[in-house]
Amino acid sequence: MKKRIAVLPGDGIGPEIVAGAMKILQTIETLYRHQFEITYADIGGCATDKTGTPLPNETITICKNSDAILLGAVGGPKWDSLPVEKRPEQGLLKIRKELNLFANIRPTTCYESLAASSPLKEDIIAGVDLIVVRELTGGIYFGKPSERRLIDGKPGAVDTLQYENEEIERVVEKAFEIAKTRSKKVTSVDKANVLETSRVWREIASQVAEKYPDVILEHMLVDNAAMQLVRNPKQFDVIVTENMFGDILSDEASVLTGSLGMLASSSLSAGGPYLYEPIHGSAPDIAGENIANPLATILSVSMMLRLSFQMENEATIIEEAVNNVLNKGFRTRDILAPNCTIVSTTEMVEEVEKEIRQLVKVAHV
Ligand SMILES: NC(=O)c1ccc[n+]([C@@H]2O[C@H](COP(=O)([O-])OP(=O)(O)OC[C@H]3O[C@@H](n4cnc5c(N)ncnc54)[C@H](O)[C@@H]3O)[C@@H](O)[C@H]2O)c1
Ligand SMILES: CC(C)[C@H](C(=O)O)[C@@H](O)C(=O)O
Ligand SMILES: [Mg+2]
Repeated sequence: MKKRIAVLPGDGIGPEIVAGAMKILQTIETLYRHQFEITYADIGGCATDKTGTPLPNETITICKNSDAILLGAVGGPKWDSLPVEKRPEQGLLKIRKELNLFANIRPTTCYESLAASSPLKEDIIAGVDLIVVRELTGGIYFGKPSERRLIDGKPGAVDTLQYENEEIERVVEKAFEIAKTRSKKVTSVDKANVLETSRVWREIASQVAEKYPDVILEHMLVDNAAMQLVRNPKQFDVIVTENMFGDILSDEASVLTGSLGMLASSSLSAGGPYLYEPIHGSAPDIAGENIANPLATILSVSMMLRLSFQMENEATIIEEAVNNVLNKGFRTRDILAPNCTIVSTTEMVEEVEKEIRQLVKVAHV
């Protein structure tokens, strides 16, 4: 059966890395005789330029009518001083909300061959395998009021951090479900020593834990968690946390993998469609140079095949191909190491593609 995929390249390096990931998807389509029906749509600054809004209605409709969505990245200095509703980031927040994508899964695996590429010591990060489950449709990103205003007659601003109990419960449950299939440990990260929302978060996490007696729950304050992530990351299995803490901690966690350019993600709702995207941004500093690392986006495609289409073999082949290419020493600039072969974005994609063809050939012999 045809799988309908909405593809939203976005801004900056978005189109470059998405083009690479689409090449990999097409290779899988041909080798495994699948049928993917691809519809491209605009999001972010490019959408604002064309239509005056970062998330046109047409894009929402295309996404809602698809089985899965692949997104590149949005944003850039060109749009930074626009009124808030025209900012590229608003397009991303709105599509997450429209599709009710409340759980953002950000796996952080240290590839053995990249352990030396991280600024962190090899023995600290080798073997790291953790998942950040980030709440994605609530918290301070969405609370109202969020505005500039006079405070005691003086100019200032306000943002609102709020959570309904159910919003906390469903994402914590998702984290426990994931932990059940892994090392059976959930670390719930909050700021319960200061914030009321965090105290409620902690209570709900403890209640959810009662339903999962074989999974250990620990609570950790976010400042400590940020420190523990670089001091001893192997203590973590599944980290579950609110929207903004998850945003910050997952960028930090990406350094454990060697580079921000390695981290894929899936954003899940109760019934789909799910959205897949690298966790990094549009990297305006390197956009258009064909040097961005496409692996996070390629690995997001792998997550899509596994989670949305139950194509486990195809997903694993992509992951193995990425691993082999790294083992052979092919590197974009963000994951450089001594004696490696520096490749461009398109060359990295070609290497992964070659490796996939080789792996499939061997599997069929
Ligand atoms: N999901 C998204 O679309 C998303 C995520 C984060 C930031 N942004 C937006 O992106 C813009 C730039 O933000 P930023 O610079 O803070 O974050 P960024 O993630 O775009 O870049 C941070 C640093 O990492 C590097 N980098 C990121 N992805 C890379 C890749 N694939 N390969 C090699 N290097 C890579 C960049 O060159 C930069 O030095 C902003 O407008 C921001 O709002 C979008
Ligand atoms: C661009 C921005 C709105 C976004 C976020 O904060 O969620 C990004 O940093 C991410 O991690 O996807
Ligand atoms: Mg982020």
